[in-house]
Amino acid sequence: MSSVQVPTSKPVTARGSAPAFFSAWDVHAYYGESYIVQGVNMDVREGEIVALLGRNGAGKTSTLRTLARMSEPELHGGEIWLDHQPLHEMKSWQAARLGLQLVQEDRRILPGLTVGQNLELAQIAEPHGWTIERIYELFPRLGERHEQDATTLSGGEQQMLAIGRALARHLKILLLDEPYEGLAPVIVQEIEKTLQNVKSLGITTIIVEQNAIAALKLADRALIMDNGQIVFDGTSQEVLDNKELRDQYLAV
Ligand SMILES: Nc1ncnc2c1ncn2[C@@H]1O[C@H](COP(=O)(O)OP(=O)(O)OP(=O)(O)O)[C@@H](O)[C@H]1O
Repeated sequence: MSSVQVPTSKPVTARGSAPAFFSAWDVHAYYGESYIVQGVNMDVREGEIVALLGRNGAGKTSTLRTLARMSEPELHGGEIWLDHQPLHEMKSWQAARLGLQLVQEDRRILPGLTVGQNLELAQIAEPHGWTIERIYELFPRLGERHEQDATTLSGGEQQMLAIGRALARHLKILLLDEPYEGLAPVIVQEIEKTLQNVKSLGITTIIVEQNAIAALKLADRALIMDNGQIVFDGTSQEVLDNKELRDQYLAV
C-alpha cells in the first residue's frame, strides 16, 4: 500500500487561491457515459455544517460519493482539498485515512457482527478516532446493545452506529447521506438529537437530506443543487425565509 504524502507547505489550487478547510473546485464526475456532477464548487469552513439540498436526481448523492473519492461516479476533472490535502489525487481509502468519513444512505452495517464488533472493525486501520467507550458515552443506547447483532438494531440505532463508526475513525469531515431516510417521524426526532450532539462537537459536516427543513434547522449554510450544479449558496436562514427558492428547487 502506498502511503499518503503530507506536503510541507500549503498548496495553491488550480484556481489560484489556498483552499478552505474543505473545498471542491470545478468537480465533474460520470457514471460511464452519464455526465452527472457538472462542475461543482464549494468551500466549507472548519466546524461548519452544510446542507446539500435539491430535488430527486439533482446529483446530491453522486456529489457526496465523488467528494469521498468512491470509484463511482468517476472523477473526470477538478480539485478536492481537505485541510491542504489533495483528495482528487487519492482513492476513497486514502481520503478516509485523512479524515473524510462518508456515512452512506444504507448505513453499511456489517451483518453477523455485534455493535461492538462493528465499531472495533472501524478501528482496524490507523489512525483511530474516538475510543469505543467515548462513543458509548455519546450514544448510551449503543453501549447497552454492545453484544447485540447490529442488523437487529432499529433504523435509528443503526444510524447512530453508522455515525459512531465514523467517529471511531480519524474524522475531520463527516459526509452524511440522507440520515433520516426510511425512519419514522419519532425516530427522525431522535436522529435530530444525535446530529445536534454531533454539531455541538464542532465536527465539520456536509449533510444530504430530502427532509430539507430538518437539514436546514441543523445546518449553518445551505447549498442547493440542480442538474448536477450548485445553484444557490447561502445561509440556512435565507433558504427558510425564501419560499420562492424552496418552491423552485426543493418543493417544500
Ligand atoms: N450508478 C449509477 N449509474 C448511472 N446513473 C446513476 C447512478 N446513480 C445515480 N445515477 C443518476 O445520477 C443522477 C443523480 O442521482 P443522485 O442519486 O446523485 O441524485 P440525488 O440528488 O441524490 O437524488 P435522490 O435524492 O433521489 O437520491 C440521477 O439521474 C441518477 O439516475
